[in-house]
Amino acid sequence: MDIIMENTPEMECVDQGEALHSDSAYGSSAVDTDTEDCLTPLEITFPYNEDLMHKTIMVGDSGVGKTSLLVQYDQGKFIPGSFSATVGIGFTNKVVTVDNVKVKLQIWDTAGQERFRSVTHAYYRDAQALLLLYDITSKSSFDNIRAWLTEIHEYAQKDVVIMLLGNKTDMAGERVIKREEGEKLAKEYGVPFMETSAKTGVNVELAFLAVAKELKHRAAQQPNEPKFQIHDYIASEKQKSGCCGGYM
Ligand SMILES: Nc1nc2c(ncn2[C@@H]2O[C@H](COP(=O)(O)OP(=O)(O)OP(=O)(O)O)[C@@H](O)[C@H]2O)c(=O)[nH]1
Repeated sequence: MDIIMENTPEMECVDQGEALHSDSAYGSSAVDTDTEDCLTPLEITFPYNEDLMHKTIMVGDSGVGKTSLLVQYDQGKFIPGSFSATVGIGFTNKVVTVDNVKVKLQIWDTAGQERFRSVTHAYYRDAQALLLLYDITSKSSFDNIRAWLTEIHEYAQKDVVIMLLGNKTDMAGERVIKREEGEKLAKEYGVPFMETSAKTGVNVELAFLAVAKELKHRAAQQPNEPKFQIHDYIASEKQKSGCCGGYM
């Protein structure tokens, strides 16, 4: 396994035991030593595994535009016409390039109607990202965002990536939720926010790109590989550099 180790000037030559323990990504694999030593490379990131598939779910009230947003993102088109509510659940695979790395998203479109809610909950559990939508022309869809977030916190993983989207910005004349209200709510819950239009495509790619970036970033901090490999790598690097005799 390749590990990219970068020096940061302010972190040079600090006590290794302390430094490793201070990084929560290492947990119990942190190295203990009483030897004063000088392991310089302390900021460790992991190569992103392009085989990872990130389950991403679209949620929000019925009619906010989940299906339309996904169709716009996947096919670059908007199908106007009478609204037919999603009744099942289906997914679309997309590959997003982030800093020359391919991030795979498996995007699930869920039914917003209350009667399908228990089915949707089952999908939260292994989701890594959730796009939570409201419609800027519908006050009730905005008011329900708190209830959606409560459900998400109840059923989804703690570290799930959440993005709040206010959709249908092309319907400016019918807007009832100001952008600032969306921003304020997102800030309150500590989630990123964007306004989109599934009709014109405004910010649609950008929303998925932001999610992919965050997923890649998190994967680099929390590798799936067994931690002993990191431990062994650090030990071998220290031995090679002749640093820190007596270690291990
Ligand atoms: N003008 C405009 N209409 C939109 C936009 N997004 C969706 N719509 C329309 O809103 C209606 C509902 O859109 P859907 O994409 O089916 O909504 P949904 O959230 O998937 O609804 P459920 O499947 O019931 O959960 C449809 O008539 C869409 O054409 C948008 O950005 N602008």
